[in-house]
Amino acid sequence: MAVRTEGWSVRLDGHDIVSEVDIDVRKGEVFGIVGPNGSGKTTLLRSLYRALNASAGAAEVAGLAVPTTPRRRLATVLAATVQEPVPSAAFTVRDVVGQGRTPHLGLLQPIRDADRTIVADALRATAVEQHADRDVRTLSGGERQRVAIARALAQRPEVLVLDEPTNHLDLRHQFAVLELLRELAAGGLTVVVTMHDLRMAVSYCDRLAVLDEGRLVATGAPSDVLGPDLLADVFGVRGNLRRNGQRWTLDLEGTV
Ligand SMILES: Nc1ncnc2c1ncn2[C@@H]1O[C@H](COP(=O)(O)OP(=O)(O)OP(=O)(O)O)[C@@H](O)[C@H]1O
Repeated sequence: MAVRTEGWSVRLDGHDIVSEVDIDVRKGEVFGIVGPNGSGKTTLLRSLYRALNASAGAAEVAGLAVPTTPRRRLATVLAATVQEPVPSAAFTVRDVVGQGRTPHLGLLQPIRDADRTIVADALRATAVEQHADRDVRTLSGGERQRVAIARALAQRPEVLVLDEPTNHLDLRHQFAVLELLRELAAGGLTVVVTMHDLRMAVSYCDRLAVLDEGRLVATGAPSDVLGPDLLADVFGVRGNLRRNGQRWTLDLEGTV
């Protein structure tokens, strides 16, 4: 398993935000975390790379025990993109992507030729190499999202974690980011991603975990998980899955 949690719980300011979550993420899959606003998706993700500490349970990422592994060491196997991915200061795209090498360098060790090659590969894989010398603040939202993914790829992680990577993107760029995630997974990277659009989740995720009020209420293939009852009970919407050849499509009709 690339990621495993058992009884994983996060308590913030006296409130149980994530409660006893058990998930298993397989190597090379796109694993979606879905749930209504405030259900604990971001908190769960952040706890996997120790931006937040868990209050109970066990978790492993690429064989490393999350609670006892230093953050810098965790960053050599897991890379995350966050909702505000890009700094507000003047950095070139190449500099920002180069920051992904930090966990692999010694303290004050300058970037090496091998690191430059990895950065160039990451810029190419995310189709931002033509922007490499631009000030990152001048990029569009879709371009910034790709830069954030490039920075994470430059970490050469085994697991890539993304919090709502399609936020603020137009439809074409949403598809482009999700297609990129599928390509990366096909290359062996494990992808854990939160998303709100359940139709996209059905199309692009191998498996899903559904959170509601911090608890895991279902996990499995999207077509097994997103039945009409769960859609109504957890998300408050009416919807049906429809088989479309080999693929599934989710039709949503409105609120319950
Ligand atoms: N530091 C904190 N102290 C107390 N409660 C918090 C803290 N941080 C987050 N919460 C609460 O935890 C709950 C889960 O938040 P989280 O951001 O993990 O949810 P989410 O599922 O990612 O939501 P969204 O879909 O809106 O992004 C929310 O009710 C939030 O208000």
